[in-house]
Amino acid sequence: MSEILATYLVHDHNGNLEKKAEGIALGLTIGSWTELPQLEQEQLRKHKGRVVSVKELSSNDRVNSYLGNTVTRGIIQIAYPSFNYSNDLPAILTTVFGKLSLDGEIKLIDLEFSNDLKLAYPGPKFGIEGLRSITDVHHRPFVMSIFKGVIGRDLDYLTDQLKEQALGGVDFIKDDEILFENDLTPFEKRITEGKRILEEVKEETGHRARYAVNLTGRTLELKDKAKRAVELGADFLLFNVFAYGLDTLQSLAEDKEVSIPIMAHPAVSGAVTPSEFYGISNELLLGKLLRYAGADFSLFPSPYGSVALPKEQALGIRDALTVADNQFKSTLPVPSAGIHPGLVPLLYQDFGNDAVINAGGGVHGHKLGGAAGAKAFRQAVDAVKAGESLTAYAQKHPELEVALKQWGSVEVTT
Ligand SMILES: CSCCC(=O)C(=O)COP(=O)(O)O
Ligand SMILES: [Mg+2]
Repeated sequence: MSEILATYLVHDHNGNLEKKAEGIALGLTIGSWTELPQLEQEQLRKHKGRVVSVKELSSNDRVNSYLGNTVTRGIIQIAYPSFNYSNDLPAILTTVFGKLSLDGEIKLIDLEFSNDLKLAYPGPKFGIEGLRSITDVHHRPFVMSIFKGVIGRDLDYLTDQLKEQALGGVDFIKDDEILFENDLTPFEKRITEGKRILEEVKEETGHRARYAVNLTGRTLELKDKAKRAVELGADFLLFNVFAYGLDTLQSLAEDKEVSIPIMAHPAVSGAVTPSEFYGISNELLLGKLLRYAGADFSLFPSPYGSVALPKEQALGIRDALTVADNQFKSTLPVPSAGIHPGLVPLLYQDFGNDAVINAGGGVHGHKLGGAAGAKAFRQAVDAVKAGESLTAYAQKHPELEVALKQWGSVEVTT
């Protein structure tokens, strides 16, 4: 049967998880089913949510909620038949966690789609393999840098910064998510001038970095703007998906004319994910659902930098983006925020080759400038790939040496 299986973490104040689960299964589907006459009950039966499992977490897991009361903690799984909703993320999220998200201490942990339902979702157009073939970068993690301090600056400033980053050898350069349409660095000019600079750097060095331009503006204008970006030769799009909604990403990803990779930024997702008691898990939102909706890249806080996620959540996002799937390509994990070259061995240990080492301040804050900052990252990646310690490698690589002096490095323990 076509259905979505929803998994919830519940903190229940009445101590009866079975009753709670039945209440949800009924309340989110046919509502007052038990009160209806027999005939209607039969007709509605196929629409009713099905309690699949209820597991009380052990007594050691009995915790105090933020309200200070003792609660019963448990995992509840409910299957929702596809008769009840159209097969799109707005309908599914509203079914499984619409009103429920407002109703007590309950967190949506996971959604499992039956195979026929998955077919409606595009997944990444390019995925990790596609990005490797675009870039011809194969047996190492990618390196990305982020424009910084460009708000209030003109196009010359932006293109100078772009050039520095590309000269340093990063694979990707992305707009900061807070750069919107503006007179000094308009979207279309960023694309055309950016392309010109990156081609110049390619002439000079042989290396062609790819630039992700921030696709912003009103929702109904996004598709035309994305298509215009493609016409102008944009490499990739950056998209603040959670300011718009997953379905907006999906409609961009499934449009054949939006024929370039899409990088999903996690801005605003922190309003939904961090609580133990409420919201949606990071693994589901920044992992599985971004992948289904068609993100080629997913940015999320790494376990180590300035805005950090608990390690098991960051690794859970990685797994959701990359686990083998018979329908979807893999989305490239981009653990980010506060990253400097000294963290590369840790990131490599956790994320391996199929990830992006991504930094803004860690590139532009380098004492010798942005190009040196970018080089230091590439050197740190080369060091881990060669199995050398950063300190040893830095003796022959001055940019890395300066970066390690500036920000330090973290020992990897196995
Ligand atoms: C929270 S993941 C997004 C990372 C990001 O957009 C960013 O600007 C990080 O910049 P940083 O200077 O911390 O590398
Ligand atoms: Mg940013």
